[in-house]
Amino acid sequence: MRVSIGSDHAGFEQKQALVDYLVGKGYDVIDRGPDSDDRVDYPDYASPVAHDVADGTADRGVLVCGTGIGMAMAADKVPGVRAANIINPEFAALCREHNDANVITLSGRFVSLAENERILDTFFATDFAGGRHAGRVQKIMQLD
Ligand SMILES: O=C(CO)[C@H](O)[C@H](O)[C@H](O)COP(=O)(O)O
Repeated sequence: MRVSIGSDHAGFEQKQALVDYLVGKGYDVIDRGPDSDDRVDYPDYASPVAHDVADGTADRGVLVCGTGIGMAMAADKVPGVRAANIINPEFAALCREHNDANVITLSGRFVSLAENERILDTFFATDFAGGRHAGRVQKIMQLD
């Protein structure tokens, strides 16, 4: 699976660690930056990751900022993206099963690296359940 990942300054440290974590697990990782923890604006990094997912360059996107909230708001503006801001593994499973989320946004300031690793493990291991959820996701996409 090919994963596009990015952050802002608040998520930089965890983003670096998560790149290593994902590469170690065998994922093909595209790191869209930043390359340092200098202060930046999260939409500038949400955009390339969201477009990677929307145009098929990547299968999934991972974005890390202070809370994950701003990244989710920015990524969801890109047609084709279903971004979810996730703070525990249970929600990671549900955003895949019910919402077919293709981008996950994480908190680098309020969630530990170990928990974010568990969240990503669940996010990548969980399939969309389809069924009653399929039409609902289709209605989300019609809002694009
Ligand atoms: O977008 C956010 C909040 O919804 C992110 O958490 C940002 O990382 C945060 O706003 C950055 O804040 P800072 O005070 O500029 O470090």
